[in-house]
Amino acid sequence: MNKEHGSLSINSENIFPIIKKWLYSDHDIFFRELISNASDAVTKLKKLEVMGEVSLPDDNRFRIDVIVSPEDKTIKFIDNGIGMTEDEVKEYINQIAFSGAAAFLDQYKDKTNEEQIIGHFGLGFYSAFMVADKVTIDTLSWKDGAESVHWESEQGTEFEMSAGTKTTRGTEITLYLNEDSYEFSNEYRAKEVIEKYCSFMPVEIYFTNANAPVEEKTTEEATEEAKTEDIIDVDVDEAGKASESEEDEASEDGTETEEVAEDKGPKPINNTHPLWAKHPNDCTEEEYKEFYRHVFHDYKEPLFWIHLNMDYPFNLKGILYFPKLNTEYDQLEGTIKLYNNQVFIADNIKEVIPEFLMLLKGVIDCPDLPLNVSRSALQNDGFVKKISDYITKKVADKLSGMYKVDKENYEKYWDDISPFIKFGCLKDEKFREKMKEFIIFKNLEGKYISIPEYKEANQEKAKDNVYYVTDMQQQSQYINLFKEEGIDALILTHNIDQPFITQLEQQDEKTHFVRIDADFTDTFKEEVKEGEEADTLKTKTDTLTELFRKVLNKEKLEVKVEKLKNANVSSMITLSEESRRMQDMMKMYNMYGMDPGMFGNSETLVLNANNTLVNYIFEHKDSENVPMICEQLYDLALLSHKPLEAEAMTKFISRSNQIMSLLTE
Ligand SMILES: Nc1ncnc2c1ncn2[C@@H]1O[C@H](COP(=O)(O)OP(=O)(O)OP(=O)(O)O)[C@@H](O)[C@H]1O
Repeated sequence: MNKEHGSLSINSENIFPIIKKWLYSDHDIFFRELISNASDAVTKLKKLEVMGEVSLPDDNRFRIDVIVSPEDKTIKFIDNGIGMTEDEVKEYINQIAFSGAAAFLDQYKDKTNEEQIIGHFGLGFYSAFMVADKVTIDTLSWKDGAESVHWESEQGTEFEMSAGTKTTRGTEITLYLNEDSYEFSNEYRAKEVIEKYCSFMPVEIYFTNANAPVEEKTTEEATEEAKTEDIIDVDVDEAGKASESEEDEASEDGTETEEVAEDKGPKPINNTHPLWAKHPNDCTEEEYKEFYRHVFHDYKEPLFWIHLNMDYPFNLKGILYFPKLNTEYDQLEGTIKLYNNQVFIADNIKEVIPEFLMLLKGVIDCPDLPLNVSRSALQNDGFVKKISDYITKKVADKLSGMYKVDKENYEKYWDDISPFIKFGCLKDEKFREKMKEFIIFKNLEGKYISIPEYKEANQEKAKDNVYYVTDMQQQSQYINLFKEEGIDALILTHNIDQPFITQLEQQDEKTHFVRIDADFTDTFKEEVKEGEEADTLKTKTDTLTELFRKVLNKEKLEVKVEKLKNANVSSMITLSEESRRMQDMMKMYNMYGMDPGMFGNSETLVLNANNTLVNYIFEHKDSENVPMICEQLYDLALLSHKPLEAEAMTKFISRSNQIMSLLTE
């Protein structure tokens, strides 16, 4: 061919700043783009073979080689796929790749960050110029009689084409890295990026560092190699390093191929058959666990998993794992990795994956996903919505199925999976509808029950109230009282529980969640007869209210005197459910500057008229020690409900010592 020189309709002054802006954070994606192109070139040839268009030699074995040279600062991408003829280079590279990149950049140059397309798909071959000053292509088409072509371009604006020297079918792309991008020719950096994007690509990828010192072989290794020589075809590439390709392409699914590679010669750095692509019936428990460890580097075993496998009406495969929670930090943080035909796109794409599912760990491969559209377009895409609904449905089906047929495990996992389920109910109405009958709660005996079950068992004493505990230790006094009275309570210790119960109340107005320390219902009290008894109680209340307010120097303290059945209880604090929830909300939203009192006086000091100490105070209100007893009673009541603040604690301890000294007198 004649040497050809041309100019690409791209103005470097415009395009580079745009590319830089676009790819600034992850310009490593050129690895993915060039390896994807290589993989596509192989897939195309495989298709031609299946169609009978091309007959490949028996020893043909598809592969992609990535060769870095830290000394030359180059990276080569070599495939033995379809290759390109001169005309094809003109069409696909000079026109399509370049105009494609220009159109793409033009479309997105004014967009804000939110408008980014997922994983910057669409730049393709052109992304090489992000990191390289000069790019060359050497290619030989599969077609009979094709001649090899050499193409090169500096800066991506002008190109030169001439006859090439490549003698084997396929394409070799060489990047001469620019000064800012030398890091990518470093073996570890390059491998890291390839592993990130290409771990599961469908064609074997072999990685070589052209400058790695040649290891001295032991006699044993040399003998072993000699034995296998008859099946290894040695192909010397231009970097001067021998790369080996095993002869026998064992089977289309590559199972045997991988075994061959494992036993002899270098191994591919990717797994061409990710577990999600297999049929669930063919996967073992150990394989699921191993895949989880490998992909998420989490050495805690997952609780269980869901294998998504759908061909119609869209193609979607994936595995979602329910991780064991790290209760120590109480953090819910998952990762859903999105793939497109085994090529990694990005983590946690919220436009495709329902937000609550991001608490899980998993992989989803959806080849039909439109990727070269903006994120907001994706969000409004009906097809994407269907995908997201499908995933939600599958998760809900798995969980409800487990409840129905394997309740024992469902209960065993409940503490770990319930924050996820509750979050899902809060975020997704459809999920809530599907899950609402399968929400359970741990009760005071440590059994798991549903709200209807709780209500049925406690109807008589609790009425419409559902009592709950948020802190078993702090609320133990109240728990004891409830147990004595035979009233059950549910244990709700997670942050998600407050918004969750609020939602349940909104769904059913006959259910009121009341924390165990909110109030004493009539069940705990003796009946007070109208007349003399009621009058005495009123007098006691007035006297004691005045006394406690004065002693404690709390003008607005609410005091109630009740005839509690348990005479041992002297004083307790109750905390109105409503104002406590408001206060909790303020804390949650960091509204510290606001006055908690604005939601009403939430704390009430309850004194037990049946308790001897309380009666002693009433009868000896002017006695010398009474103020001290009042203070102590108040602190004890507080203590059984929340930790004392520093100053109060100091006073409490010194007063306790004083009281004990009095006992010795
Ligand atoms: N290694 C290769 N072997 C054969 N053809 C190639 C190779 N790399 C690129 N091409 C050709 O160049 C074209 C343009 O590549 P480019 O990566 O810019 O876009 P694309 O792959 O079509 O789309 P995108 O990368 O945006 O998904 C490809 O469609 C393909 O025909």
